[in-house]
Amino acid sequence: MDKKTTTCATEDSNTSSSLISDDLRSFYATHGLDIDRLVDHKSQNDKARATSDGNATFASRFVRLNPRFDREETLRRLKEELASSSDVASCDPVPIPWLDDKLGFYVLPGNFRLVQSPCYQEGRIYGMDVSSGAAIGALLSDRYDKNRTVEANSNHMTTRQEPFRVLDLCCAPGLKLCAIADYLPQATLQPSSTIVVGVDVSEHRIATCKKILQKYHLPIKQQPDEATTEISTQKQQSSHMREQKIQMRLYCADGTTFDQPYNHNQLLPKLVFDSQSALEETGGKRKRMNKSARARERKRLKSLVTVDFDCGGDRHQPLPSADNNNHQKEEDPAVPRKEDTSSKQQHPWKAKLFDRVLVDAECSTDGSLKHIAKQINAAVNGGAVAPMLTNAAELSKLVELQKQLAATGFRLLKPGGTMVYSTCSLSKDQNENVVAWMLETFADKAELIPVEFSVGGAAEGESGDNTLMGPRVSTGPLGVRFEPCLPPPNESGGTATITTNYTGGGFFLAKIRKRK
Ligand SMILES: C[S@@+](CC[C@H](N)C(=O)[O-])C[C@H]1O[C@@H](n2cnc3c(N)ncnc32)[C@H](O)[C@@H]1O
Repeated sequence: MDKKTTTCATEDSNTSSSLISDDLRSFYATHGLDIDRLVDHKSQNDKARATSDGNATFASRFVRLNPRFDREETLRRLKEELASSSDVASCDPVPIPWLDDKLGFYVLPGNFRLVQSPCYQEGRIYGMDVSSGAAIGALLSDRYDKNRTVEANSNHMTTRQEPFRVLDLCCAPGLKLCAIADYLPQATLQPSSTIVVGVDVSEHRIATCKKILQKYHLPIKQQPDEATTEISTQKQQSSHMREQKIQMRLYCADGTTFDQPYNHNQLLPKLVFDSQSALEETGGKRKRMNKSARARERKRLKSLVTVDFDCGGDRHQPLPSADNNNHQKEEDPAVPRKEDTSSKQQHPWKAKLFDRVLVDAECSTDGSLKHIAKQINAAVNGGAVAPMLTNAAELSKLVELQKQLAATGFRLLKPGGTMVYSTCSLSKDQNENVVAWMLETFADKAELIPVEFSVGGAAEGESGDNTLMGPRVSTGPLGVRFEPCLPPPNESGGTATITTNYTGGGFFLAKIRKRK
């Protein structure tokens, strides 16, 4: 690939724009994103933020409401925050019309300062791109299925005895995991009890994930000052909705091997959080644990691993590596494996299967405006912009990881279950090609479920149907693309307002079902 770079003439963005190679520039151009404008946009906004200049345009700021707080109250407080800000115009948060209202997504002016917002600090709102909401909608509801013929199988769900199991295989820092837990009680599925399992290979990211669950009071823990939450109101209104219990567990583990059978030589994945255990330990209150409480928690977690792994019904099988199951140890390759002829090897521990699996895979993040901006910042300090995209060896390693994650996710699905594969990359290699590989590799079992998102049910391709408060969506034969989009140049004057066009990052998602 030609690594020639050209220099952009814009004074503010000169340094950063000149770091962008031509191949990267044309990559973005094919997705309708003018990378030089993005660089401009970013430097303009950095300047505007620093000087509180209201003349900048900003990509939309999407937020998702925490359903454990009263929705009206959160909206009222948000409106107050907008009214008292000097940077943004006084306005109402606007709901996203093409996404299930129960997902709780709203758009705010792009320069709304999220981290400084009291609503955000209190855990009333999450900062989350609307395309991520689409991934959760596709995962847990059939309302976006293009060929949907029947209502969700809620009857079946409400009568089934076993819990509904959802896996998020690359879960950290946990925004989609929280959205899964928040949406499930309100989604069309309505199972009576639910287990949500999050897995991530990164120890520090899974630690962040645990903190995020705590910040947002998950799982379902009503705030003492909120007598009526959205969920409880809905429960009262809808008599057929049964009490929902959600258990959440987090594992620090490699998602590419999470499905493998574990015998006594291997260690089961490390369970780092169990909601039930956390509630018992803290009595439902958020509090810092002392050393002995942490030791008790570790012990409890160790015994709990069996809830997600079983040994073919043989409850007496010892856990793999009985001495210390909670520490991942590398096997020393120099030490020969002991031959095991005992029953342990005949009944290895296996991960239980799931009804829904989300594989929000590690990717080159080239579709995320925030990540591009971060990269440009890093590039100014001597880094490289999108090295994963422009380095063939790194890209193919990454694609291999994505395939392994997608394949593991698929193997962990129950027959009849569905998975969503998603990335925030625009590259075909990491999206459509991975999906095509999945369909080929699991040809006898995998089928693609076409999904679509549109406003007011307008047909795909009709002008206006997919631009109003909606992303530029393109539904291809192998998935849905949310193309990145910036606000029109020099649109605003004075304080920033909500732009009626979606402005945000790129995203890809595909829904795959495992045939029965
Ligand atoms: C795109 S991020 C996930 C974002 C997350 N779903 C959310 O909404 O907050 C990808 C994640 O994959 C994790 N990851 C990378 N390789 C992995 C592997 N082999 N197994 C499990 N997780 C992995 C990374 O640590 C990273 O947290």
